[in-house]
Amino acid sequence: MGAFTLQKREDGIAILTMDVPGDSMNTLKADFGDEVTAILDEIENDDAIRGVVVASGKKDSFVAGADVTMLAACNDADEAEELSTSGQRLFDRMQDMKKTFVAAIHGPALGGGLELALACHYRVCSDSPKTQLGLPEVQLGLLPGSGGTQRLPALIGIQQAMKMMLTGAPVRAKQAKKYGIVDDMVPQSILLDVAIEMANKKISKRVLKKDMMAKALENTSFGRNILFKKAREQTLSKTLGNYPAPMYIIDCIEAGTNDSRKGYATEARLFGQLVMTPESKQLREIFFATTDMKKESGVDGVAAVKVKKIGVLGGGLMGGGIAFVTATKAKVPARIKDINPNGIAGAIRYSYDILNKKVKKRFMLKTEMQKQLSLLSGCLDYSGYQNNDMVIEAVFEDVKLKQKMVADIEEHCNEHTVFASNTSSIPIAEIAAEAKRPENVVGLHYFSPVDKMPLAEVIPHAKTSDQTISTTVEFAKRQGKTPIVVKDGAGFYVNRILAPYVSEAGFMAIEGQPLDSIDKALMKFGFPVGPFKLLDEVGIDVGTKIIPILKGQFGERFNAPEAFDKLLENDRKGKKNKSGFYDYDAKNAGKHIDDSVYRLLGITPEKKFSADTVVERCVLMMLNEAALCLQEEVIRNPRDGDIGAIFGIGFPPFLGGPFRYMDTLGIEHVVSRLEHYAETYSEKYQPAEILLTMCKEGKSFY
Ligand SMILES: C[C@H](O)CC(=O)SCCNC(=O)CCNC(=O)[C@H](O)C(C)(C)COP(=O)(O)OP(=O)(O)OC[C@H]1O[C@@H](n2cnc3c(N)ncnc32)[C@H](O)[C@@H]1OP(=O)(O)O
Repeated sequence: MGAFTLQKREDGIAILTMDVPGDSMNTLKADFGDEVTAILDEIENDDAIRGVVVASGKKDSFVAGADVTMLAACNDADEAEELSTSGQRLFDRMQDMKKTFVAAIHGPALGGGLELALACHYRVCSDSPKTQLGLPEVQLGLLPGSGGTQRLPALIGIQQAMKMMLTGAPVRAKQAKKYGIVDDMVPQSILLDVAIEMANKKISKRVLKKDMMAKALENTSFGRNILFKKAREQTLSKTLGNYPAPMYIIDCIEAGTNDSRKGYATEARLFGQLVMTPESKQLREIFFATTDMKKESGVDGVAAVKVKKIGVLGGGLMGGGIAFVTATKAKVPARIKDINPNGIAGAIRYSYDILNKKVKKRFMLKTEMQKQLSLLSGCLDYSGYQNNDMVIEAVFEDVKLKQKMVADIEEHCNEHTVFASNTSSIPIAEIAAEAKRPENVVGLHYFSPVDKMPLAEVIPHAKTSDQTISTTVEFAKRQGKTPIVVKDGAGFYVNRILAPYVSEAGFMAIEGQPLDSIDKALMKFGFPVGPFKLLDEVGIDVGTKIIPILKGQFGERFNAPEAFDKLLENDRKGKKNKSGFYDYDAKNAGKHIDDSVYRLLGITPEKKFSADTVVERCVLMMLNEAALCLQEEVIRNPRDGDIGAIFGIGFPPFLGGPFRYMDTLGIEHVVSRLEHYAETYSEKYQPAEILLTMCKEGKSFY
């Protein structure tokens, strides 16, 4: 059975439906070429057909792009280039035909899916929240290879198109209409009828409406030169040369501005090259890993209880963030309890501020904002708590206080209510120590800022029930998170691998290495911020609080520089009190190191180590700790360890995570460098047993 059917109607309009058999979502595969060519021949040769509506036979999706698994089968760049060229040819043929093609889009139209729609003469989409249009190829280390780099700028202007392609972020129906990607947006119930009506129209030449500023920049070669130069500068300052795809996207757009044939040829050639890069291969692996994780329940075969209502204890930054993702992503009511009315107001304000920005940008209707905000409420006692299916606590990091919260929830809620603690440092078994129903207690560790960071750690203690685990995993997914289940213990997984890396940066600073040179080296390596900037952002007090807990459980390996105590004695908490490693008073707040920190720590800064040594010392500490976590079954497998590090810390995605990175380096190399540092510098570099065994047996993690 084929993936395409053509239904010819009496009125001269044919409906071309794509429905890939056996797949839950349509993707474009190389072996569709002959089938599509035959259908296009049929359309072209049938004089009765005047117009064609391209639609999807899947319930809630249009086309999710080229089949990413197909790319792995390419042997070289030429083969991948040919994939792109043949896709371009088919889409060109549609566009050049003298019959009107209309795409009727409901659900995701991404990558090659949007490129298919762009090759149509008109596009109409449903106003459903499920509808999203975008060219996310950059997130896979690729570029749109079926004409997207040429057609989208021609349709909506270079600047907006470039922004979409460089970020890869999709737009919703309302934005798509606003930017001119679609010609109309209608309720799903009349989508097909409107598309048929459009297919009855003659093909008209589109006139792009641009404001004065856009015209000045895009309509002259002088203006475009400035635009591309600036785009390259900004891109390079973000990627630091680690990702080739964004620069190639700019090259393609530029190549096509004067000569579209050159643009398409450049697109195919660079697409072919990108498919073969190690960066794209690693980013594609992340896609496969996260897709697999969406299907996992936390405990095989154990169904989750559907959470319909939750309580949030504590209206601080974390509580506010948790309430936000609950109301806006999971669409579940959240009742925030705080001891202070200002805490509740602050938490609700957190959501209001984010949503109001969307309304102001006209990405969201005010009524939708009101609907989401109405899911949030607050209380100073436990009123309205009795029917909560889950309560997530985000109160102060104090074990006694958290135990009291467990007791309160056992008193005021149901027998089945899950108590999830957002602690970042206290073992869950301690929080559950006095619980009457310890099987309901679990850790659910979010990362700050909750609305942006995609990871959640789900931490069962020894007595947590399987149902509590799967209910928590399921709910975290509904909140838009990618959860990993990790073993209880100091630091869980993410903070445990982060701490020795940050401490090592601290030791290098004490040895005299300038702080900004350490931050810069690790950013060039691919981390989003350096360790000192990170401490300033999360709060030096918060970031260092976990050290004694980790040291208590794992010993000297978790030593941090003693001089750091002086920072806290000096009330340096970081950005929040404008006093940390960086200078927050100066004009460029947070851009430069506050030199007084060197005096405080008794350091004379001088460059002692190369950037490579800085990176190697810090990153090896993280890699070795990740290996220890696998050895001790803190994480279930290398995949969870990679996703946890990338989504929780920002470990460079193009390296695939700590385990894939160790595979790339070679386990033997990792062991030999760890041993080198263990001999010349410190015992703490002693390689994990698992690495030594793997080295002997010539194994890799994947
Ligand atoms: C030449 C071109 O320019 C190159 C390209 O098009 S590259 C591809 C660009 N497209 C993308 O990056 C989109 C990737 N897909 C997604 O982001 C998400 O799947 C989505 C937002 C479309 C849907 O998310 P969600 O509803 O959570 O469904 P999700 O579980 O991810 O996917 C459903 C199924 O479709 C598959 N799928 C989705 N997009 C796919 C793709 N591009 N390739 C292969 N499989 C894909 C998933 O693997 C999953 O398969 P399964 O049912 O066998 O597990």
